[in-house]
Amino acid sequence: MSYKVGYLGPAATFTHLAVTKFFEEHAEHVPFLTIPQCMDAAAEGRIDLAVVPLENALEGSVNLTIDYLVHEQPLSIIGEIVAPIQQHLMVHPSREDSWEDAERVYSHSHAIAQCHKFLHHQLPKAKYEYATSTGAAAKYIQEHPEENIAVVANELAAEEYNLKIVRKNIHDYTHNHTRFAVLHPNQHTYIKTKLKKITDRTTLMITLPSDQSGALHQVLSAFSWRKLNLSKIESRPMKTGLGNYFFIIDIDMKMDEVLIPGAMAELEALGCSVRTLGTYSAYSI
Ligand SMILES: O=C(O)C(=O)Cc1ccccc1
Repeated sequence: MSYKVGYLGPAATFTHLAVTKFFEEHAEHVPFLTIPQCMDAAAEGRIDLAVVPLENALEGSVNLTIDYLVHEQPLSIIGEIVAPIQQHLMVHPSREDSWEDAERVYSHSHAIAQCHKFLHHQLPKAKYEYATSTGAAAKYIQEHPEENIAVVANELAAEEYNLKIVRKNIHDYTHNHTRFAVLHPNQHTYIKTKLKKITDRTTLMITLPSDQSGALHQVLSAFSWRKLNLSKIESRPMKTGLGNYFFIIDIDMKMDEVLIPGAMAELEALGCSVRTLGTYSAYSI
């Protein structure tokens, strides 16, 4: 079967690269300009699956993805793709010899954040401007050669949009990986790939009862005494007022019939609300 897979586009974003490697020829690729547009299309059945960035090793969560999943479009995470990220600095070919005079650096906020040290030292006067994706930034300078802009993006974007790479591997730290989420309206959806599986995961959203001392400690102990290994815990604002947060927790195993449901029941008995955002396998490129 061939899936219709939506992704954060346009062509040659890191998300597009992840989709190409994960699905090979078994998918029709459909680019979307923004993460919410891509997720809406999956929720409305216009595409079969949505692939969007979830978390970067250097910059942390892609808040737009987590917040849209939690507050707007309750899709399930049914798979994860982990990809190494290499950032390059590129310009329109007409500016190859004068790239150090660039007035602006244009890219996805995470891409700029991953290259802060480089940009601070090599382009100290340039202003940062944020695009919806690295690919969108690359496409923009192809279409606007008159603007004195440098872009941070990947090798494929330089090829796709005919740009000149002037500095390679400008990310500040070498272990630069990104997790991409494969999303579908229904949790029980099977996807196939030839990529290597690295782990299983279950992602939960937990809201603590307000003003209860020691609540987070009790939540963590529900996982700890069951020996459920957590690989991530992060708080995000509830958007209901200052000081109201929920937690995103990743457990290093798939939903079972005993341990995770037992932990969830214990949390609910403590007054927490618990939602499963997904139970899935993670694959590496
Ligand atoms: O903008 C892109 O190309 C994306 O796919 C999002 C992203 C941005 C920076 C690092 C990894 C993924």
